[in-house]
Amino acid sequence: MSLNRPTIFKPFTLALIQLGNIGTNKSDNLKHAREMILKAAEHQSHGKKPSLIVLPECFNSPYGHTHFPVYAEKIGFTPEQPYDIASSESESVKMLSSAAKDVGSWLIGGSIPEKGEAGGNIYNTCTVYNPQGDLVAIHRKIHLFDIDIPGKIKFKESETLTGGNQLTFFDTDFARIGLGICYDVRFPELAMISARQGCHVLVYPGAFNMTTGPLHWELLQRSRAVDNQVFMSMCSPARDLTAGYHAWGHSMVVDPMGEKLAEADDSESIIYADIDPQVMHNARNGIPVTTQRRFDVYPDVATTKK
Ligand SMILES: O=C(O)CCC(=O)C(=O)O
Repeated sequence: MSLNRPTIFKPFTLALIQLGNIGTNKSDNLKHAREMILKAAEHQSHGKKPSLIVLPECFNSPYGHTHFPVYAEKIGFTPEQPYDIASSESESVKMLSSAAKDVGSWLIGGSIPEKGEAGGNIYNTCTVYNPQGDLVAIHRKIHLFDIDIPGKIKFKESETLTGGNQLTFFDTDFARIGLGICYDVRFPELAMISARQGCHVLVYPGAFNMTTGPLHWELLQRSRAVDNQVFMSMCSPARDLTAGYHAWGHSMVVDPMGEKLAEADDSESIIYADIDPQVMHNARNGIPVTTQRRFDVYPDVATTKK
């Protein structure tokens, strides 16, 4: 893999929507998500609205492997070809596209269960829209959330989902943004390769739980940020104790020094962070790990060597 470093990194405002009221009625979920996108875009920082708005993992359906097949939609995106929204079979894609266009901001549409092209595969998929409402990228969750902590939590996404097999980033007119979904954050390789591909900001829609959330949610984000000297953020649904899955919440944005710029509590809210490229430059100049790596000592991770 060759390094493909972008030059554009400008200050911008990032908005994370910690969406609540995600129930069993998909139309209601979509309607509410749209209202919250419009609300997020009303915020002004330095006289400007947020350039990038983010929704959480699984925002259009309850979270759980039995729900994925029921709510899955066909998207049919291929990076090589322009995507025709008008003929999309996905009502979620249509809503997200029109919301991005209406607010005129970039939009990371959390994730939705996606019906694959063939073989009945279902993916946990994040879609990305530019301010014109074009669908420009998708990320299929690579690492499936299969865990079993006896007496605490057992979850097996692989019972109904298939893992994606591609790293995804996209370029805007203000930064290069790398994507992951939730459990992907536990795999430092993914964030490291995204950073070495020139991503300035990593955005992972996620939905940690009441066992691993308090222990690892913040730790993992601050670790990925400091490891790679990038901005790192994860956007969760709000906690709903009447739902089958209790999300930890605490959507968060962390800077390249590991400082928290913004954090939600567990209720529905929108948080904002001003992303200042100078913080990344200062971190990299002051602690120059990006130029001090010893790939001669660990050549097995050197395929994207600087
Ligand atoms: O890694 C964890 O502890 C939680 C992951 C998760 O909830 C997910 O991948 O959806």
